[in-house]
Amino acid sequence: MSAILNGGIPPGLTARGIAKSFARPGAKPKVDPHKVLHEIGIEVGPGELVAITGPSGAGKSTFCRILAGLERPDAGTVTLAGRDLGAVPAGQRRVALMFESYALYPHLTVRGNALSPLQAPGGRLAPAEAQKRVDEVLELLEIRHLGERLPGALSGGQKQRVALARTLVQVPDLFLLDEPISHLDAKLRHKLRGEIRRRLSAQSAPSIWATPDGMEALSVGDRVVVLDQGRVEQVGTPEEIWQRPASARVARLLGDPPMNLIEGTLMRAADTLYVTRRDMRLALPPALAAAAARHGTDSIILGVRPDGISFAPAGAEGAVAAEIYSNEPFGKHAIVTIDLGALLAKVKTSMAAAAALGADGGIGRGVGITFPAEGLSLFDGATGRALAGT
Ligand SMILES: Nc1ncnc2c1ncn2[C@@H]1O[C@H](COP(=O)(O)OP(=O)(O)OP(=O)(O)O)[C@@H](O)[C@H]1O
Repeated sequence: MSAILNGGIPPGLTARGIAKSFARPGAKPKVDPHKVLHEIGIEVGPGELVAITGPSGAGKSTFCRILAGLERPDAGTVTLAGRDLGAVPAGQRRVALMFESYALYPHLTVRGNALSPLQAPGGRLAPAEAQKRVDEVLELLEIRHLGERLPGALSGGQKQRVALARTLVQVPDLFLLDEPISHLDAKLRHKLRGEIRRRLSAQSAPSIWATPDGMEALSVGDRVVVLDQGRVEQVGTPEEIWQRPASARVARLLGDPPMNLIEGTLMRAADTLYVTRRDMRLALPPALAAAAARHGTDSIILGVRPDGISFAPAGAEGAVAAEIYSNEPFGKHAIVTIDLGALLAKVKTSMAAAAALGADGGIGRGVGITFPAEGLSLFDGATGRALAGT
């Protein structure tokens, strides 16, 4: 049976060509407006969780507000569960939106806030069923013991969990979570990422989770949309985005620490293609060399993940010379920052390897580094786009 319902409108969420500009401060509304969304399109299937990530100001919240009906797009269409939402006001969209600002009712207790959407017109449930659902969600978010408190007597992280509870109790056509766990401590964030994901995935509504934290997006999303400066940079599964970032911008957002991006020039000597930068000369593995040769540009950005770089003795054959800039132990691994000559790069290594760099972390000492034969990325130096075939 076709999944298309209602005269061609697909189930789930479909947004097409969403554009939005804002007037610049102090300027007349129609004079050189600031375009914050450039014809964005996404599809989220029933029961699918799509994470939207991008740096601050990328347009994530504006996009969420448009989907929720709180902001009007300049262009584009949104359809949800077989309905065109163009003329549907926010209150009738059946969207469970978790505001970044929480927007709690100050005169209602934690329990009252969590219950409120179930008591609103259209959200009614039998009182016992509503209470049961609220209890379950308050328990999940570890705030059941705060049920009788007013929002004014809560910490920022507790308020965020109340806002989350108010969203998760609903049975909407779309869940929209804008930075839902950003103000929680690391342990709770870790626990709730999995728990909320489980809960959302068990429902038939599509879900969107917006976060500036690229790793959070990879861990919660069935698919991930990377937004930058109001444009979709990449859409893919977490694995695709991690393994083949479409651009240096995407690579910069992912990883802890993110991929090192080393600007260099391609140079051919005999049968080997090298990436060169100052004194650095790195022979490219054959598959990358072939892709780089096909691309036909000399200006290149070499991407290497921090855990792909290894240390070698200074001056060792084939090693690139670097100087140790800092050495931070984190208990189970260490992050060593190296100076490649007006460029700092991060190396994620074992505590033992970091300790072997010398007393005081070896800071200021010259070392050699080697790059992995696999797992390197190449981006065009001018556009930042990944080279085809890399
Ligand atoms: N009402 C508004 N008037 C003018 N400019 C706005 C308005 N709302 C958002 N902007 C601008 O639009 C751009 C995108 O903002 P938005 O809040 O959507 O980004 P974001 O990706 O959600 O960022 P963050 O992760 O910091 O929340 C920013 O440059 C912001 O200053």
